[in-house]
Amino acid sequence: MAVQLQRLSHIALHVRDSERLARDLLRRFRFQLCGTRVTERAKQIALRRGSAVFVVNESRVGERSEPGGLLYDVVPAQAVDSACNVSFEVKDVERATLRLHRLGCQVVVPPRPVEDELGWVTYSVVRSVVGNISHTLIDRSGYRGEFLPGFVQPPCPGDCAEEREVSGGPVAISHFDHITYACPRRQSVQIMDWYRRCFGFQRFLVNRSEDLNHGYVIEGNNVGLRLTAMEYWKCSEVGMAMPTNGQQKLDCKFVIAESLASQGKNQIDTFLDQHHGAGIQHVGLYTTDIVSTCKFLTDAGVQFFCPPSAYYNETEKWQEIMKAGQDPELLSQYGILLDSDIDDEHWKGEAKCQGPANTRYLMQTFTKPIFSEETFFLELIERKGASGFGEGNIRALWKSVQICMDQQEDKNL
Ligand SMILES: O=C(O)C(=O)Cc1ccc(O)cc1
Repeated sequence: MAVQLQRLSHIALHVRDSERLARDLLRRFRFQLCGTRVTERAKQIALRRGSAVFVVNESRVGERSEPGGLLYDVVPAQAVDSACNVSFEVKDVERATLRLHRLGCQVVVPPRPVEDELGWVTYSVVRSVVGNISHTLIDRSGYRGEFLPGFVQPPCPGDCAEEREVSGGPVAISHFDHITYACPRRQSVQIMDWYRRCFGFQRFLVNRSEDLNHGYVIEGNNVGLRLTAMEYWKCSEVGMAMPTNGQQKLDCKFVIAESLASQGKNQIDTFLDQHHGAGIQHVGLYTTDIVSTCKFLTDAGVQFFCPPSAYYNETEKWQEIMKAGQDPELLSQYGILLDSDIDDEHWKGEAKCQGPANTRYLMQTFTKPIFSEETFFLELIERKGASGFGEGNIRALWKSVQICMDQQEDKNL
């Protein structure tokens, strides 16, 4: 039987310069410091926005997880900066780890306790089948502190002068919406199967036109992408308020992206090349107000991909944005993409189409890679009833990346 997860705890990023990245997340992305841990051999900085927590890890390559080394994580083999750990809270770490071991998972850190004056936790680390990704399992039911034992809380969390300055403003990021893996061709099925067996993840259809056997395939005009998505349903527990079917969804979805052989240079293959293998390509941060969040982050120096101007100039797209009740000028100012999820009948303007109230759509914008390689980036996403991903937005993103790569190549000539 698969392991039961309680919730997503955090995503760990392993980098060569933790202070620079933590500064970016604080000052540019408006995250708040929630704890730091510094030893002779490791630096760890935890940052939070809503329930989205990043832990920025720095340690000497090759150091294992042992006294003075990293806590709650292992050091990836490659020296390249990477988002490579997704941590889950579970109820019973020993049982969960044993179960995963029996299912054939590699356990890299067996269950171990950590405590400080605010309580205790138990954690273990297992390897995923995807590239350098590992999963930490944590039971923090015995801990009262802001983050995890070993991390020193800032003197006045969320209330220091600098903290107030950097965390204020309308940056309405509430949680991780999704985590997207980039993987080599023809591996999606095997990855999906591993997450189903180990964690009970279930297939989630990205788009109404998706084929159950082949995933959501977007092909043509320089795009060749296969997406397969999965989500986790947590079984109900006695005494917990749950929907009547007794299951509750983990907020975060997992998306597996692979490129198709027929297409040329692209975002996935560039990632695999520069990251030296499969891994987390991007994380979607959910916002309840993408325009103001994007404005704030842009003013703070975050660089976003700009869709080609033709995107907003197309009459159909313009009308689609207007029908959703959004302002095309404003969206184009910030490079925000919009995709509606409505059936054709509806879209043809038949009687059923009543404007914004009937339109399910989502808006997205993508940052440029936040490491020095063309690898990991962040996304802002605001959903208005649409739960999947839109083809139009993905095509526009790929085109923007392509334009950027071409400009870079021209500069290098
Ligand atoms: O749209 C999203 O956020 C996705 O996660 C889909 C996706 C996957 C891979 C890409 O290179 C671009 C888009």
